[in-house]
Amino acid sequence: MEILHVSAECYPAAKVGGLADVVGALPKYQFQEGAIAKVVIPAYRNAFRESGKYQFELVHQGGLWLGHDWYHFNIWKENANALGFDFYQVDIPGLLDTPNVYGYANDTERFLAFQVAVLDWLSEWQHQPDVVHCHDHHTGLIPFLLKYGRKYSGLKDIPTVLTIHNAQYQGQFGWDKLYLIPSFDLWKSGLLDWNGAINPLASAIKCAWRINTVSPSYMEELYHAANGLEGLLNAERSKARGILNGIDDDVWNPSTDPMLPANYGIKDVTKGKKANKESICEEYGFKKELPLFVFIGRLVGDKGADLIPDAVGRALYDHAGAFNCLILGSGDAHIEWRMQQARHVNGEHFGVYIGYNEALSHRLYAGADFLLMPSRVEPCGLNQMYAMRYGSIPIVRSTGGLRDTVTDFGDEGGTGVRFFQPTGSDLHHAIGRALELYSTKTTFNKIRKAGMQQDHSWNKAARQYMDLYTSLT
Ligand SMILES: Nc1ncnc2c1ncn2[C@@H]1O[C@H](COP(=O)(O)OP(=O)(O)O[C@H]2O[C@H](CO)[C@@H](O)[C@H](O)[C@H]2O)[C@@H](O)[C@H]1O
Repeated sequence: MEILHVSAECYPAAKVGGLADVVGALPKYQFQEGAIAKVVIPAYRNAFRESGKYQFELVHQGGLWLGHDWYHFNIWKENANALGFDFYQVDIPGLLDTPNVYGYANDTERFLAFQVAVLDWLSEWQHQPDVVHCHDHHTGLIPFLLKYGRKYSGLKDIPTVLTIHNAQYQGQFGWDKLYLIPSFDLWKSGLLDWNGAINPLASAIKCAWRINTVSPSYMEELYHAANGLEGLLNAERSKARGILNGIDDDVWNPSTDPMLPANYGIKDVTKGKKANKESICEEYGFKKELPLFVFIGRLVGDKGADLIPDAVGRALYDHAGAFNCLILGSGDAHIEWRMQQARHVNGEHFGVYIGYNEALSHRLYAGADFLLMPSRVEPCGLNQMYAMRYGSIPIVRSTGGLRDTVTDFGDEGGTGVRFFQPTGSDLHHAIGRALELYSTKTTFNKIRKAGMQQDHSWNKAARQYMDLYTSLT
């Protein structure tokens, strides 16, 4: 079985969020299941490419029209199997050679060109892969183009799978840009359309042979709330399923993680976490004996980040400064500003790091006592699984993948603190419960260890994906 994953991100080559973690891990585990898994992403000009640590070999050269503009492209293959699978990058000078993954005015054109280059390259293969696996809207036009693109008619029988990592983002653009899409049978235009716009995510939901979300609960939720795609998802129910993400043990393991000041396992968790916490407290001027709460992620409404400043501020007031809180993230300018304000008001109990810092994130999973995840929407969520693996107790709003992975400590075998409404008062109440838990050391240690023992390895999910592909070939 040969699978080609097409994505905008893949750890460690390009990471903005959880999409990269999944695309950088799943293929390794599929390889262990006996499959040949290949990954192709754009060749951004970022630290990965510029580091000189990885050797690339040119495997294909081509050119493509994007409307009236002609672009030359190269496909590079990493030639030492450094990522644990065959890894390819599409280099399109003038479009994809950017330092960041997203956030450019021409993102539509950039990812359209990426998809066309991947398909042009695929047309030149001596053989065909068994499955093309697309991730999120940046690759959402591929299932349509494989079926109906005139120049790809030789590829139309390749099964396609779409994984929806987040249905909030759909990549819509106006019909005035239709001329950018390679020629296809115009009678099929409806398969690109949703609500009067070209919608790559909707198109992939219509055209992919199978679709899946990254947790079973999120799949159910999308039938009722999918940022406008509810009706479509209900219509396509028969080909949809939820497969829970795993975590990559090679990267996320406190006993081997090279980014930690002190490594530890379940046996020496108390000592190990203390050392990690102390290093963070020293850096941020926190009192070491207080419990440490952290938030790691995009500072956006979907993650409930806007609820944190008030809820934490109120809890600090109610509990007379009985804990510290550190925020790592960036995103919405207003939420960033409110976090800075909270630091100003709460002085030595509230720290903020605005930006992206992979090493700090690892240190926080290791040094924290609690991880805050008050998400309004959470398709799977990896942070809560990393937190449990590192012995930090997740405080989660019960939604999507958070509901599938974290049980409340009040229930038998519980591993976290759960609350139900995405409101400041529910979060404030949950922080209060966490502080109470922290004060009863034996229960706290029991819950911490229960979290560390959870099996969130990729093996199960990798097998479920293999079953999904097998049903198509
Ligand atoms: N400022 C920062 N510095 C360092 N590291 C940072 C960071 N901000 C975020 N991260 C890291 O990015 C990843 C975030 O992953 P998530 O799965 O929680 O969210 P995301 O919304 O990106 O992913 C989407 O796709 C994934 C994968 O399917 C789903 O789990 C999720 O629910 C869905 O929203 C984690 O590895 C986290 O440590």
